[in-house]
Amino acid sequence: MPAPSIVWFRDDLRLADHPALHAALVRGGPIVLLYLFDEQSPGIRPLGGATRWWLHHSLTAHAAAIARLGGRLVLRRGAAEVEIPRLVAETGADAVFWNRRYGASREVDARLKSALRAGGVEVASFAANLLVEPWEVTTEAGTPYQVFTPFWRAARERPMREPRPAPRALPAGPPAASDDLDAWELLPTRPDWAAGLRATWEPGEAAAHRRLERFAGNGLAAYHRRDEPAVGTSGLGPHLRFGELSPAQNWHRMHGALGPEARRNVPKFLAELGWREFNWSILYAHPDLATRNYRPAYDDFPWSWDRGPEVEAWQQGRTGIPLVDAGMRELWRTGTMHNRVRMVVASFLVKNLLRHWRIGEEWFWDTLVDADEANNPGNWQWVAGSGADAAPYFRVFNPDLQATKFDPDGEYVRRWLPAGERLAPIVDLAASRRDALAAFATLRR
Ligand SMILES: Cc1cc2nc3c(=O)[nH]c(=O)nc-3n(C[C@H](O)[C@H](O)[C@H](O)COP(=O)(O)OP(=O)(O)OC[C@H]3O[C@@H](n4cnc5c(N)ncnc54)[C@H](O)[C@@H]3O)c2cc1C
Repeated sequence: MPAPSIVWFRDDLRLADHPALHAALVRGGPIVLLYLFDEQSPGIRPLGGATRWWLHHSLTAHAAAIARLGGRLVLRRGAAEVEIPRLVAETGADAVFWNRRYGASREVDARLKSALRAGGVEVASFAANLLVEPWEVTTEAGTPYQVFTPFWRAARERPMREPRPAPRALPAGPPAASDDLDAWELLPTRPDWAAGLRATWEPGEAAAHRRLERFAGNGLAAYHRRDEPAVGTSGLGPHLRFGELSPAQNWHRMHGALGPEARRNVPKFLAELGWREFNWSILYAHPDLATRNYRPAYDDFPWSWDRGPEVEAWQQGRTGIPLVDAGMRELWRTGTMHNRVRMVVASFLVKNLLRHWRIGEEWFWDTLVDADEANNPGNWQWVAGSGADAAPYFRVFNPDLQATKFDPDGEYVRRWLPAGERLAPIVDLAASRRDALAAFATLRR
């Protein structure tokens, strides 16, 4: 009987299409299934409130799914470079498998891999959480793409991994102490602000698949109206964020059985997955994307860092601009916001209020259930003009015109703002637009 192996789950809380788990099963022998709550390692950005809530429920679902197959999820807390070698020693494991990550924490993985191998432990890491590895799609000069369209054209032509089904059984691992999930205090208690999240979401792999099926059978047919916030999108964001569903599974589902209306919208949906890929490839090349302008010319932009009453009004959805307020209240209640409205509220903050994009990025990081280290800063920088293939800064969204165009019957705004609520706008849209353009004119070209 081989010595135990360890499968280290990170943002891949699923059993199907999990190459690291598959490798351990092929190897045979006992398997320690580990989730490590690591807020200490360098390069780790501690989760915000909404993602902590999601993680708690996703781990609960994952542990239950594992138990149904005869295994056990071991929960540990601490820095990976300390805790993984400790678990190896405790259990006598001689192999560790994981799926790759692509942000700054990949340095932790690289050091850990060398240290374990130096100690005679087999280590293997796998492609699992993106459609293409960032280093596989480069320009002819071998550099990362800076523009989405050629990136996606090259990426989507590559052969896509065939997703594997979930195992039918899991071997029991050797005895290993496990933390009590409640002791990690991921859920809000004082106050419990998560009622809207509970009403909106069901975290976990099984629920992710149900949502994908619902979308493929129903929502996808209307996806050409993606920009209308009242119509709705797939809602797969947080499931992808936590890896309850892999992009490869999405890709293959989109090439499976679909109605004719739905099929027409597949390229549009896949292109959105393409933006996810693009942002991760940008993060891979720029691990400091959340704290530094991708375009250094923007370092001189006169953004304000004042987090005073105007920013508070923005956070609370009390700016007096209906579409902005509806979006910010949707976010606070449900942990998500429609993509079009995300662009509008972000533009309002960085252009009409002239605040640094990092103020907004940090608020989204804390409040979005799908907040992740590539797509959140990548999209904020896209709106701010400082990002890769970004919207030009001088294109200032007018939230009222955006509402007329994308929410013509006011359905979305009515859903989130109490009828009859009238707040005075905190800023004049036309004058603040002029100020934004004047600020832009000060940038060196
Ligand atoms: C300021 C701002 C911040 C954002 N922060 C995040 C974030 O932290 N995490 C995140 O996943 N997305 C983020 N987005 C992108 C997008 O708004 C969400 O992915 C989308 O709204 C999630 O809803 P959905 O799953 O129903 O989307 P769908 O339209 O159904 O799209 C399917 C999937 O494609 C991907 N996707 C769609 N649009 C984008 C995009 N613009 N960039 C990257 N991936 C995309 C997501 O994985 C999404 O789940 C942000 C957008 C803006 C403008």
